Parts: sequence; C-alpha cells; structure tokens
Amino acid sequence: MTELLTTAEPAEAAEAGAATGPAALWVDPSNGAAGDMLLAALLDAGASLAAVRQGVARLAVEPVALELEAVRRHGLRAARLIVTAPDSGTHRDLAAVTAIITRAALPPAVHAFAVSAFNTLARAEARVHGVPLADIHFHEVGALDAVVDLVGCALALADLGLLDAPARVVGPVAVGSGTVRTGHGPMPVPVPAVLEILSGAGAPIAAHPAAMELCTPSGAALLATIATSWGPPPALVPHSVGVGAGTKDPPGHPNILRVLVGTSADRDADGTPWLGEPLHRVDTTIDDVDPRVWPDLLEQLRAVGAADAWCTPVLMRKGRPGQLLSVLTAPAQLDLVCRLVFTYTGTLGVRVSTVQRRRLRRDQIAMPYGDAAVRVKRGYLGDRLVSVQPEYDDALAVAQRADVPVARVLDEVRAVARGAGAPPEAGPLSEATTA
Ligand SMILES: O=C([S-])c1cc(C(=O)S)c[n+]([C@@H]2O[C@H](COP(=O)(O)O)[C@@H](O)[C@H]2O)c1
Ligand code: NI
Repeated sequence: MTELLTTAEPAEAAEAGAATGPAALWVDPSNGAAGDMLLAALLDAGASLAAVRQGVARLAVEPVALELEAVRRHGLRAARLIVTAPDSGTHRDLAAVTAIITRAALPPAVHAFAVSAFNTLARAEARVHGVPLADIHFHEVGALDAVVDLVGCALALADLGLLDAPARVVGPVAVGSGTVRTGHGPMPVPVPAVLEILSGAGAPIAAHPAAMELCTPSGAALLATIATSWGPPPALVPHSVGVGAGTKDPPGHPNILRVLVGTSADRDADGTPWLGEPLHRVDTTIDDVDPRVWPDLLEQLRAVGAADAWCTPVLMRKGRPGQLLSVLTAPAQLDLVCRLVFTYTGTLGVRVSTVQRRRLRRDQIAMPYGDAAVRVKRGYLGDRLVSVQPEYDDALAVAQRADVPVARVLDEVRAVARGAGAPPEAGPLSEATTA
C-alpha cells in the first residue's frame, strides 16, 4: 500500500516545533500547593535531583536526606518528595534563616529567590500575628523542611533555566476549607498566612470543595515568588510536565500540583514579547461632516496619544460617499479618543474592538549624511534584521540641502544602516524606541 502521509523525522520535527524563546513555566495549583509538592513537581519535570541535593547540602544545617518516590494520587501517577530531617529543637528567625542561605554561597539568583520567598513567608506571619518581623520564629522541623523546600525549589528552578524566565505563570490556587491543627492549636483554613500571602500577591483563588488544608504558607510563598503573572498557561512550546504529590491521598480529588515547562512561543530569546499590549480599535462611518475637518481631527487624535488614526473612503447607505474613521488606541486613551470623535464628527455611536498587534524588536539610529543626520528605524525578527526604514522627512531635508534626489538619499542611508550591523542599544547613536 502506498504511504500517502509522510511524517517528519524526529530531528526535523523537533526543528519545526523548535522555539527560540526563553524557558517558560506554568504552575497549576488548582488542587493546592505546598513546598514539597512544588519541589517534587519540578524534579518530576526534569530538574536534577543531584543538583538540588548538592545545593541543599551546602546549607550548614542538620543533615537532610532527599528522596523522590513514585506514588498514585486519586489514580494518577505523581512524584512525592520525602525530606528526612532531624528534629533539632532549634527555633530560627528570619535573620538566622537568611544567614544560613547566605553562608551556603549559592548562585546569586538562587540566593535571591530563596531569600525573597522566606521574606514573603515571614512578613505574612508577622502581619497576621501582629508582631515585628524580627520576632517571627520558624519552628523546629517545620523550619528545616521549609528551608529545604524553598531553597530546593530555587535550585530546581535554576536547573530548569527558569529563574530569569520572563513568563512564569501560576494558575488559580485552591486553598481548601475547614480547620487544621497547628502548634498554636486549630486554625481556620485557609490559614491566615496563606490568605495574607495570596491576597498580597494578587493571586486568583480557585473554588474547591475539599474540607482540608490545600495550600500551606510555604506553598503560597513559593507561588507568589514564582509568579511573574497569574492565569491560564502562557504561549509556550511544552517540553515536560511534572506532577508533585501531597502527603495525603483523599478520595475526593487528586492531591497533586502540576507544572508545565517549555519555551516561550511569543518572545524573542532575550524575553522581548512579540505581542505588544492589546489595543482598542474605534471605528465609525460618517457621511455628513465637512471634509475640511478630517486633517485636524486625525492630528488631534494622534496628539492625545492614539497609536494611529486614518480614514478609508466608503460607499454608505443611499449611495452616499463617506469615510470610515478608524483609530487605534491604548486602553488608557480610549475615553479621550471617543470624546474627540463624538465632538468633532457628531456621530451617534462608535464600534470599539480589541486588537492584538505583533511588533518587531526595534531600535532607532541616526545615520550621518553630510553635516546632518537621518533617523532610521530598524526592526529585528529574533536576531535577524528584517526592516530598515529611514525617516522620509529627514531624508527630504538633507536631499534638498545637498541638492540630490530624495530617492538617492533613502537608498544610501538604507544601505549603510543595513550594513551598520550594530545590535540594538549597542552604538552611541542608537536608542531603543517605544514606537
Ligand atoms: O506555627 C505557626 S505560627 C503557623 C501559622 C500559620 C498561619 O497561617 S499564621 C499556619 N501554620 C501551619 O503550619 C503548617 C506548616 O506549614 P508549611 O508552610 O511550613 O508547610 C501548616 O499546616 C500551616 O497551616 C502554622
Ligand atoms: Ni503563624
């Protein structure tokens, strides 16, 4: 039988789907989050257990053993982290924990992440107990567990190349309900520190029926430190999925936390987003204004910050020639734009839609020409220079001064700017623009 469909070889397929963007992460705590669940999920997604063990071993604390085991939660495979730490009876405050992390001489980004997560935890505890930050003590085994979980997560994120990733998105967090026993007696779930951390971080909370503690303070502190934003998965090419298990296996739900690790599909390698901010487009068709109004209105619209404004001739009802006025604007300028359109045109209504735009990474340089200069905008797709546009008005001015055709100036400037090859922000004449 003839094979009608062909498939790409693995290497080709990988190339076809290859993304050039930076590492990206999505965390799914829709069944809860704890420090050990998150670390187990990151290890399950491919972070090196050896690297985490090595980093944790640098902490000058009681010896700690880390094991990862395969378990089932509600019928699903998951990885469970087993932290074996002695109960030393030591109470450590934020300064002591910070000193332990600092003395370990971990890579700066790992250190910064772990210290930031501990600060988030300690600040929340201080606030809910109404005591100064310096008075917060982390307790015994709990403290050592938390140090291992928080530093371990920092090490695992570093191993996956995620510590400087611009897109680390965390989904809605299930917190649970009911009560939990703590050293201070029973506490309402979600416990106060969790509510403090999640509300401070602007985290969305997922409704969940389980009457148990689903999100712990360390889990919340880690999520808040990880999240560059909250919501559904970002645009990414997935590479691995990690499933971390909680200790309990209740019958009602899978006690797991999932992570999705990949490569950003909407950013350059340096993290620059391809998509600009969403813009609004304002449209209205008009057949009864004095045509002399248009130039001033378009000018006014740009003056109040519209990204673009234009007219398109259209044939309207009753065969009347008219204009379709279209304006692109950032949400912040939408009201101003609508006011101008209403007052200048007398239209009774406008249509507003949301549009996405894709932008090239760009810079602007000034190319010397004689004793003047021509500004040139350059656009990059990844690292490739794909657009070189001299400013026409600049080119016209120098052409008139040198008494040469403007087309020649444009050609010469474009050729030199293309060959200049200076990367954005590299040369003394270059400057990043927001246009
Ligand atoms: O011991 C204290 S002060 C304590 C405070 C709180 C507050 O929310 S305040 C919560 N807890 C509970 O301790 C365990 C361990 O949490 P980890 O984040 O270390 O895993 C958990 O059940 C918390 O709800 C303790
Ligand atoms: Ni507390």
